[in-house]
Amino acid sequence: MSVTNAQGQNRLDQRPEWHALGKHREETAGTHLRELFDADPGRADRYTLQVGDLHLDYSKHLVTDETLRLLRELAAATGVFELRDAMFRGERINTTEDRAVLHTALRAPQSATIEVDGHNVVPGVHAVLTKMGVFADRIRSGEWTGHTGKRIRNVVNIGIGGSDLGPAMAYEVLRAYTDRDMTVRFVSNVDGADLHEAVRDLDAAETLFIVASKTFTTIETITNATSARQWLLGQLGAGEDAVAKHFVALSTNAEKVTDFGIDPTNMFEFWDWVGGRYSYDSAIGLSLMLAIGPDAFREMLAGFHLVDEHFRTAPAEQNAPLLLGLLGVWYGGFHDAQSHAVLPYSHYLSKFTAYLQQLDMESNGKSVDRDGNPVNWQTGPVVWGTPGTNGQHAYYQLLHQGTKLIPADFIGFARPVAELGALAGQHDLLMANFFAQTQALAFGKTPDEVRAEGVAEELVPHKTFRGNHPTTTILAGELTPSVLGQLIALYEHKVFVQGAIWNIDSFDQWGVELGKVLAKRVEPALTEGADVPGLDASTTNLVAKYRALRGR
Ligand SMILES: O=P(O)(O)OC[C@H]1O[C@H](O)[C@H](O)[C@@H](O)[C@@H]1O
Repeated sequence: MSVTNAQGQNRLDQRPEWHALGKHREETAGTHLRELFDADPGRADRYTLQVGDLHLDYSKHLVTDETLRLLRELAAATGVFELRDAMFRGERINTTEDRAVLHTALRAPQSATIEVDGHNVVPGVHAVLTKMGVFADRIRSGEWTGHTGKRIRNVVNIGIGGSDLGPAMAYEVLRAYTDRDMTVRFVSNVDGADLHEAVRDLDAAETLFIVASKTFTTIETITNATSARQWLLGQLGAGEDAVAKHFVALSTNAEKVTDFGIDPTNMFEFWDWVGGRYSYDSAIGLSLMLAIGPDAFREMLAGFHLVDEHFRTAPAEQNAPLLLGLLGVWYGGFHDAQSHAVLPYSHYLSKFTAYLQQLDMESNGKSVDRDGNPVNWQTGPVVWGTPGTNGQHAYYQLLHQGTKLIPADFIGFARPVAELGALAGQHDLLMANFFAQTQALAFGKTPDEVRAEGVAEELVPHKTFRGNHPTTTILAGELTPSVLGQLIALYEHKVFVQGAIWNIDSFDQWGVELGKVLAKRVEPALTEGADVPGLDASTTNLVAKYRALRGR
């Protein structure tokens, strides 16, 4: 059922389901989690979900059964399930770019049939996976050697955005699954310092560069790749023929790869129905496969697929991505929450939230709906966070006693990775903080409880914790390749759910184009002092200041 306005446009805020949630919000305003838990002893048991290895406890959210029912009704009314099924079928749901959205095909079993324009894409996916595996085995065994005959010991991935954040994150997450005899680094920033620090201590003869770029036109990546090629040839004192043994490409654009000077046989392809921020389980993950090996990479893909199938088939009441998506809609739409924190209690997940920033904010940082009309409801939140316990010593003060409502996901693991040996003994202390923080955020400490501690009356307000801060706890047995895949798919589909409800295209990213165009325009003013028409007065002044400081 599509609710449309006088102009025949699908307006979320005109839906009866939206209004019902607004009314429910008014009726339940001020309810405290303390009351909800006191009134419902079974709450902590009921408000849990198990998806693969992921145990979700969502009891510490500002919801009741009625809230969840109304949210599920909104999902059904806004066509979330129909759009989900269309995505899995390969329909072109990325409407502004007229593309399918099929990152789920990257981890589909070989037996699956998923068609784009009548063509089953699954064989191609597995052909690339096989090619990646053969290459990875050749590099890891030493069979593939560089121009001087030395084996490859260093891998440098050159990419940015979705061609960097995913592999860089996953490499950190799975360090314990890597062969520790290979150095893997990631270069993304066009600031020369990034490439400089990545290669300054490397032997070029033992170094492989992976140029990762879906379009193979991204200026930062092409600039860095060109500089890396110059560095390599300079270090080796070799000609262009040395490139072939030290450069491979990950892209959808064979023509541009060839133009750059990389042999297309050294290109690992992917397709336009894979969004950049949804691509690290495609060829873009080659650096990760070189580090952890093809088998572990496939275990990770299986973890993705497990959650794909869960999202595709689980009923609404047990559907974890749907639940997480709906909770975000509830807080953004009816609690004026502006951000969402993801706080992993795992050092290995140090880059996890940075990855989620692109996944979520580039997908749902939109203000125009699918009909091309400005929205007047909140869409994507600011996503932020860093591993615990470090965040506790940085910004948890604001979480506990600030003025903002910031829903948070806490992610933790029962078992530390085996490699830690004696250091595994610290794990219980880490997890004690993990559990304590969501408890403190939910239930706080009342003024009377503070007084009972003998606190001077004038300090009682300062030492009171109002609580009622909502959190999801995600607990898994251990951080394995499969569990990483499960976590990523969970968040991918959460983002999907929210975009579907907000009626926005989560899979384009027109908002990144203007800055690129303006940078290209202003650059001549920096380098040659060219008079760039149309520069605003502030930029004109700043450019002049820059040139003066550079002594130009
Ligand atoms: O992989 P590439 O084509 O080089 O694109 C790299 C990144 O840049 C673009 O500007 C988009 O914002 C990202 O979605 C993309 O991941």
